[in-house]
Amino acid sequence: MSDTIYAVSSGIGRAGVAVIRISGPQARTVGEAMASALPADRTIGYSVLRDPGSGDVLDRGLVLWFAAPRSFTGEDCLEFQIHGGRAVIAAVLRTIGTFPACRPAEPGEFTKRAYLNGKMDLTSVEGLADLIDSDTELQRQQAMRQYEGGLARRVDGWRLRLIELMALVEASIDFADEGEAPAFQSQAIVDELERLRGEVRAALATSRHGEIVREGFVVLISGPPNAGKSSLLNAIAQRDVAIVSDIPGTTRDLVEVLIDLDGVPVVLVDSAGIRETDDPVERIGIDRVRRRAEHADLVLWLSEAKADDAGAEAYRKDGRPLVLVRTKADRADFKLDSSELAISARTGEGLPDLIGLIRSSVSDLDKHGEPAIVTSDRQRLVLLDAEARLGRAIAVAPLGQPELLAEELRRCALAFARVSGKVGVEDLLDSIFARFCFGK
Ligand SMILES: Nc1nc2c(ncn2[C@@H]2O[C@H](COP(=O)(O)OP(=O)(O)OP(=O)(O)O)[C@@H](O)[C@H]2O)c(=O)[nH]1
Repeated sequence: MSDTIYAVSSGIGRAGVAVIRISGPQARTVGEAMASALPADRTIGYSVLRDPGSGDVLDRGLVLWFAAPRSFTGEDCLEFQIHGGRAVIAAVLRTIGTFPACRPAEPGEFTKRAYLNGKMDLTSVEGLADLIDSDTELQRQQAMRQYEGGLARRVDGWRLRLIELMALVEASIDFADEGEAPAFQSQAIVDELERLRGEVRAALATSRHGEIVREGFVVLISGPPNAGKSSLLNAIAQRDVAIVSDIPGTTRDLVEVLIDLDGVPVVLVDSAGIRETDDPVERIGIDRVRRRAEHADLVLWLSEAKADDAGAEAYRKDGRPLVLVRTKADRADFKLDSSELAISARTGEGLPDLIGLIRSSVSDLDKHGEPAIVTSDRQRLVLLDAEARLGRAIAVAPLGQPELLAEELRRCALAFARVSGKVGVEDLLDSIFARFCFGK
């Protein structure tokens, strides 16, 4: 970390104000050379910014100075808030780049330095990445809780309780040398370990909900060709709900739209019509639908008539939540069984009912009432490991072998430490920080 890094932190493109961040050992030199004076630590100054080589005035703006270690990265940090014109930004960046050992930051590099300098633990890094990526209100709330240490605090509490148990057990090893009876009661240790395991399991139970808030509740729109699938997608996207974005990277045959239903992101997937076919291209599309269906939280099977519902059976066999929807309810010859849900993409009939049904499917998944505290796959896997290790410690505790038990407890504590990234996460760091944009 001997390089000084710099980047535009306020996003790409023309804007009123641009924020340029500089972090590392050269930050002070850059500030003193380019601004007329460096403001006092943790204060703001207003200054002309110059190219120290030519003396040219580049812009006028605010200079913020944070001396190490009281900064976001824990290093000396300088911020210029300048006019957000492209040429202004380019000139200031070019000038910073002429200082020795100064180079543009990689995506996520400021945050990585904050983590490596002990300013943030890994769960708040993940929360911060989610916060920057958040599109809906629930995503923002969940990310903010994680950023502020929602899981980290809980895991630290568990780790401290384990360390108390370890102290008891280790003390008994020392006393045993002196010929005294063990100082701990294995039943009390088992009880406490069981309580811990129960709390870990309760936290893990929230992970599915956490994932849905992060990734979206996936609704696959399926059915025979011409059933009106694309028309439904368009109708929902225009009505009653806010469209967040078109998800990029989708293929012609799977069109995905992210909508915001009361703060919950819902991914609507419009798919190729399902039918038996010899056409190899159409087959590829249908295979894609089937694969996407494996991740669907709800399948809407659209058809004009009961006779076209055979294809829905495959989803039912798979145990996917499935709803049959009759389409084109506006047609003169339309007939409906009383139990069926009917819609018309053309007139909007039945759409509020359908949206209500999606809403209640989403809230069915949120049965705990507790907001998710496990929000990434990494956190889930590490906690599953901790839970398994607690199970081993519970099995070992009654054997009356304090050395063995102490070793199991130590492993449990290590598993908890991995959640916050205190140990053993080096292999994961690149993938975690690569998620960030430039300048963060
Ligand atoms: N009358 C009526 N016609 C509709 C309605 N919805 C769709 N259609 C018509 O049905 C035809 C097929 O609609 P699409 O939405 O393209 O159907 P699809 O299921 O996406 O079709 P594929 O992509 O071929 O699988 C079009 O001609 C639509 O105009 C409706 O609510 N009422």
